[in-house]
Amino acid sequence: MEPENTAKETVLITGGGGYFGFRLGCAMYQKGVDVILFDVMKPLQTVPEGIKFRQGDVCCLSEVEEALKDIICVFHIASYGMSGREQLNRKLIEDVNVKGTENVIQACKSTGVSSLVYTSTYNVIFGGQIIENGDESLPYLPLHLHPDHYSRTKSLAEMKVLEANGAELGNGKGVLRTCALRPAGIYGPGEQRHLPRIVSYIERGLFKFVYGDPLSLVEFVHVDNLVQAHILASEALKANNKHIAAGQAYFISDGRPVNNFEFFRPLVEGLGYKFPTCRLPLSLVYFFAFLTEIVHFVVGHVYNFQPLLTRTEVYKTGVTHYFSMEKARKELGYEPQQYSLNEVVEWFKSQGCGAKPRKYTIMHLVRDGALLLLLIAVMVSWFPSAVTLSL
Ligand SMILES: NC(=O)c1ccc[n+]([C@@H]2O[C@H](COP(=O)([O-])OP(=O)(O)OC[C@H]3O[C@@H](n4cnc5c(N)ncnc54)[C@H](O)[C@@H]3O)[C@@H](O)[C@H]2O)c1
Repeated sequence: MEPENTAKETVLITGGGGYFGFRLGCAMYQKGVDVILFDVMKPLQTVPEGIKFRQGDVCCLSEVEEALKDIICVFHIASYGMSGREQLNRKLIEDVNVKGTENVIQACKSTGVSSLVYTSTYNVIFGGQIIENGDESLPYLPLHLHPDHYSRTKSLAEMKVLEANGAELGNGKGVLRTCALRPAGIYGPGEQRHLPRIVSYIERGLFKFVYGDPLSLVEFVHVDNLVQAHILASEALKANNKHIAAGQAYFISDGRPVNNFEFFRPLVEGLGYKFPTCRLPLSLVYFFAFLTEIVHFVVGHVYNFQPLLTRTEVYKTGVTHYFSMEKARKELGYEPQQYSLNEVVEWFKSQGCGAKPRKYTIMHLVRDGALLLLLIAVMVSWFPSAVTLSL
């Protein structure tokens, strides 16, 4: 039997400057745990007194090893390339997500950290196929089928983390216990990845259509439900919980499948905008995203613009995929709380967002005309292939 550590615990959170990592750090600190946030970037918010911030890069093994001294548990959350133009920076995505994870595992072993909780993603399983109430017995999506580097590298990283479970610790302190949590899309007040982009599209008048089957279902997870799941997972790696989570992966969501666009309706309407009534076929929007990626590939090094949508974003939002929370409930004791988008709406309002009375100017006419022309051009190129495929 391994001895239980009775000293005050210190945990380290890679990516602790990011939205979720910071929130987790604050919650752990409230529970009386010493917390170190490890990140290349300083958090946007002020770091509360008592929590330490350590600037560092997971791509640099010596920096990770130095930071992990006297740590009991690592939450490895740092990642790169999840959304927007970042998705197209292949080299950095590989470096941070794969090399960075290898470094964290290596550093856990060499410094004697006994618990590692990895924040993975639904994408390790999902690649655009319909999944209804899937569970953890589903196989990984074959790596070559991932259309984006982020999902493929998160998958590789998760495999490496789970393979490392049971590895001997260098200093004879026992073995490393690891697990992976696979969250759905994260939301909550102050979220910086998806919501500001969505709100900027709404405010710039670009949210003119929805797409896909109105009955398609996806999932989201409130940041505080995800915090709860991570804390439970770290507990479930301990000896007093028979290391039940060791070597395991868990899907984590609010447990409420919902149509992607309907989920955002309270945000659109809460900010005083009209919800679009035009619905486009999924394959048309996918084709548009494909064209956008090609244009970005060609001109991206000269003009690194933010693509309106990428292919991954199209199927993540438009194709049904939701998972059972049963394993997380049973083994971790995870019970998602119910949240609404009201606090998100209030957060955006506090940032000055929301519909303001505006005149329809010549600039709006030019923009809407350009959007219409673009849509017609995409439809003209998409239509022959759509007809051929349906024959
Ligand atoms: N946001 C979502 O919807 C979502 C969904 C599923 C999974 N996830 C996963 O959840 C985790 C947290 O997501 P988030 O939305 O808080 O992202 P985030 O971008 O806010 O946080 C990631 C943090 O990692 C840091 N980072 C990047 N490269 C680093 C490096 N080389 N060394 C150290 N730190 C580095 C960034 O500076 C950032 O602060 C990520 O692992 C992500 O893959 C997110």
